[in-house]
Amino acid sequence: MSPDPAPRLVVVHPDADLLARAAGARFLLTLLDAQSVTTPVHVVLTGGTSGTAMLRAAGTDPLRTAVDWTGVHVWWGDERFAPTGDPERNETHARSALLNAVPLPAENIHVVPGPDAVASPEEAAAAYSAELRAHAADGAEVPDFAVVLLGVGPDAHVASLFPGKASLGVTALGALAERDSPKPPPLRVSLTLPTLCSARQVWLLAAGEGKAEAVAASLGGAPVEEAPAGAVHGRQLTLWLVDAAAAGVAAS
Ligand SMILES: O=C(O)[C@H](O)[C@@H](O)[C@H](O)[C@H](O)COP(=O)(O)O
Repeated sequence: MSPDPAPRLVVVHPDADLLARAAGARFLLTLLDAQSVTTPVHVVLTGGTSGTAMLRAAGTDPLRTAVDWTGVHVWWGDERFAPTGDPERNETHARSALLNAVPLPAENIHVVPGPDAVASPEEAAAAYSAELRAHAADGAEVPDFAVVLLGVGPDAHVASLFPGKASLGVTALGALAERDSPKPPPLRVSLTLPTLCSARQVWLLAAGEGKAEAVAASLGGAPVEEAPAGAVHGRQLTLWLVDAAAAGVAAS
C-alpha cells in the first residue's frame, strides 16, 4: 500500500502585509517546533518580494529571540550569479531583512558562490552541491530540510526553475546552473526540483493579482512544464501562503 500523500493546504490572508507578517511568525514558530525534536535545523530561503517581506517581518518579530540560531543552517533555493554584496543577490536581501538581525553563526549561512569566487554558474552549482552533501546525513546528497520557502513567479516559476526549461527534468539531488533565465539576470543557480521536494515542508508564497493565474494553474494541476510551482510538494506538508488577490478572491 502506498503512503498517503502529504497534505496540501492553502491559507489565504487578506493582503500582502498580513501574509508577510503571518508567514514570518509561522517561520519562527516552525523553527522552534523543529528545534524541540532535532538539531541542527536546515532551512531554505527564497528571493523575491514576498519571500523578502516575510524575512523582514521575522526579523522584527519578538519570537525571533526564542530561536536558538546557533542550531539553524540557512541555504538558498536559488541565487543570481552576481558578486557578494550585489543588490541583485538574494543573499544580500536576506541578510538585511533577517540574517543580520539574529545571532546566526557565519558558518551556518550557506551562500551560493558568485563570480567573485568561481568562474561560472556551473562551477557555482557544483560547489553548492558539494556543500549540500557535506551537511547531509551519511549516504544522503542533501540535508534533511525542515522548510523550503519559495516565492512563486507570475509564470508559476519557483526558485530558478522556469516553465519549459530543461532544468525541470533534472532528477539529481543538488544544484544546477541556469544560463537563460527569463527573469533577469539570466545567469543563476537553483536547487533541483527533487531537492525542493525532499524537504519536510514546502511553503509557496504569492501575493497580488499578477500571481492569480499562476496560483490557479499550479493548484489546478497544470503540468510541470507549464506550472513548476504546482509540482513542488513537501514530504509532510505543502503550504500555499497567498493573499486574497493571488487567490483570485475579493478581500473581506
Ligand atoms: O531569485 C529570484 O528571483 C527568486 O528566488 C524567484 O524564484 C522569486 O522568488 C519569484 O520570482 C517570486 O518573486 P516575487 O515575489 O518578487 O514575484
